[in-house]
Amino acid sequence: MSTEGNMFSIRVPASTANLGPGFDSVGLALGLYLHLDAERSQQWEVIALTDELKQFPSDEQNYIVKVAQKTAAYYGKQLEPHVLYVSSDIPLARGLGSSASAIVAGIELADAACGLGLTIQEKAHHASLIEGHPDNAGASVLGGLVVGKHTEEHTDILSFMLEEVKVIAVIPDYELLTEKSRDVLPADVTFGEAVRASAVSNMLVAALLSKNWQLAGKMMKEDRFHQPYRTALIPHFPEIEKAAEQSGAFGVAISGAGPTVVCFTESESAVQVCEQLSSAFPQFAVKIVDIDYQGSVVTRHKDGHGEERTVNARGLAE
Ligand SMILES: Nc1ncnc2c1ncn2[C@@H]1O[C@H](COP(=O)(O)OP(=O)(O)O)[C@@H](O)[C@H]1O
Ligand SMILES: N[C@@H](CCOP(=O)(O)O)C(=O)O
Repeated sequence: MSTEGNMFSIRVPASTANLGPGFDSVGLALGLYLHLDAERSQQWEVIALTDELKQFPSDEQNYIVKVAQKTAAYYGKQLEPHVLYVSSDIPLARGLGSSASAIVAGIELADAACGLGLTIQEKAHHASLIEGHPDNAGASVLGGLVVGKHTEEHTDILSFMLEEVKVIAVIPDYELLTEKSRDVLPADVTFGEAVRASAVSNMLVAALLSKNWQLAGKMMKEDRFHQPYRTALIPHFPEIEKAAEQSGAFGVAISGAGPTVVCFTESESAVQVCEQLSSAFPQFAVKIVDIDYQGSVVTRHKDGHGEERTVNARGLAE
């Protein structure tokens, strides 16, 4: 692609949501990325550079374009047509936040092309409104370990470093749509159950922020919000959980709505846990995935003469 004209590039990280009990609130940005290059044009065209993305519309019906147009319209702006070159190494519908990455890419596109000047909180709010919850959306915007609370009116979100920890993703080769995986959850829980479940979630966050890894792993296991219900759809979860714990992982959780399972280790045991899981589960892709601390990154190419880079990262020092 040429570097002439008013062009920009957008990079958005994947994410793993919930980390066990942090349902619809806790997320972690991961070093797998959706990349988008945009260039002004006479009409909309979306060129998928990754095979998995070729199934999506190549015109204005593309989800990224629709999100971008909706965001621009919210601010009373008209988004001019662009050619978008899109690639991604985030597998679709595996619980690694591909939909949130597409949403955040659309919001960044509107922001950059229309000069909206959105704040990080505004981006996180719009993304959470469209995704319905702030865990993946917040992680894709801010990077790092995010803790969020979202309503139609407002999104509160904070991002933290999660140092000394490695993430191993065990990724099945089949899709599980988030919508389907949310259908198995109860519509209501009792007051007592809500109190117990949120205490587990609170302890997870406290344990992660105080680097008490064993306690964090214990809380992942004690989730009462979603994993007990979703195990029916993700039957490999208990087996992977057991094998990962035996190999030295301190915590194991269903990634987002599944079917990926994420295992958390201290840095020095990551390779060993990854190798043992790879040989125990050859039917899955098993890999160590970095934690992303930059969030979405926009690089504006000024007529081929230099670049201006905007990084959203708001990692708070521990
Ligand atoms: N780059 C993309 N372009 C268009 N639509 C996308 C893109 N990435 C994801 N989606 C949409 O999001 C769906 C997957 O979202 P979801 O079920 O929430 O799973 P996850 O977000 O965990 O990957 C895809 O089936 C597709 O409809
Ligand atoms: N909190 C949501 C997270 C969904 O994440 P995804 O990566 O599967 O889209 C849920 O658990 O439903």
